[in-house]
Amino acid sequence: MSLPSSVPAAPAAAPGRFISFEGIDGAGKSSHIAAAADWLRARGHEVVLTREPGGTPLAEQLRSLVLEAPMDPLTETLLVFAARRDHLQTLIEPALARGAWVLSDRFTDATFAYQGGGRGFDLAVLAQLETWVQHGRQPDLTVWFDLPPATAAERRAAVRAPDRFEAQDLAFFERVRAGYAARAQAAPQRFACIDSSQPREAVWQDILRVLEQRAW
Ligand SMILES: Nc1ncnc2c1ncn2[C@@H]1O[C@H](COP(=O)(O)OP(=O)(O)O)[C@@H](O)[C@H]1O
Ligand SMILES: Cc1cn([C@H]2C[C@H](O)[C@@H](COP(=O)(O)OP(=O)(O)O)O2)c(=O)[nH]c1=O
Repeated sequence: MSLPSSVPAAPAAAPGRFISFEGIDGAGKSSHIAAAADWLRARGHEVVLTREPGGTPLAEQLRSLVLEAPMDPLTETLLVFAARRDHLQTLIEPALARGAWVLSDRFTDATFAYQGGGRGFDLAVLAQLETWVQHGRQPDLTVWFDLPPATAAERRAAVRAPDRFEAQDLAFFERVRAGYAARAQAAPQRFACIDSSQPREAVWQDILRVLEQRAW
């Protein structure tokens, strides 16, 4: 049955946007992501703030295992992708479909950086899992907080006890940082690199500039 011509068609939902926040542990993501969410909400967007591994009840259980239980790199990789699959299906894709903006504290670049760079896991296998799990879904924008691992380690040591990743040495985090750099080089339009060694306020101003310039 067609609608009477006097009934206007419902406006198409504005497209949702997907922004990921990346960087080595202690880079400053958590210090800024909630403020970025508030800034976008003040502009009228529905914002879903989430994280990886995690973001759904099942993925949060997998997160606890990944962060605390000893395991080999393949098991670790499969668990982060299993968590990601549930996260995408039950939270990210439905939110984007209704026009929400999804801000995720980490996404697949972290797998390439930590499991690929840090652990030395086969990048071709990671790329295959990425295709299977994501069906082409990538963040529209990735804000990469970059800083020297020694600075990040000092910041972390001042505030928290290390988990299984944070207990790694500086060489591990150098490889993770190089992993992020390789991903940024492969997708320069998606990545915005923030110099996270600056004072907090300067970092925030850089984030605002990126959001204003690139957040549509
Ligand atoms: N620009 C900055 N300068 C100095 N310290 C910072 C800066 N940004 C964050 N910190 C501090 O560094 C620590 C780690 O920051 P956090 O946001 O938890 O990092 P991440 O979420 O990336 O692991 C926190 O104690 C935080 O207060
Ligand atoms: C998403 C993801 C995270 N990780 C690691 C990186 C981090 O050390 C850890 C959790 O990230 P994060 O939430 O940044 O830790 P914290 O709450 O301590 O700030 O998981 C991977 O190794 N692979 C992945 O794919």
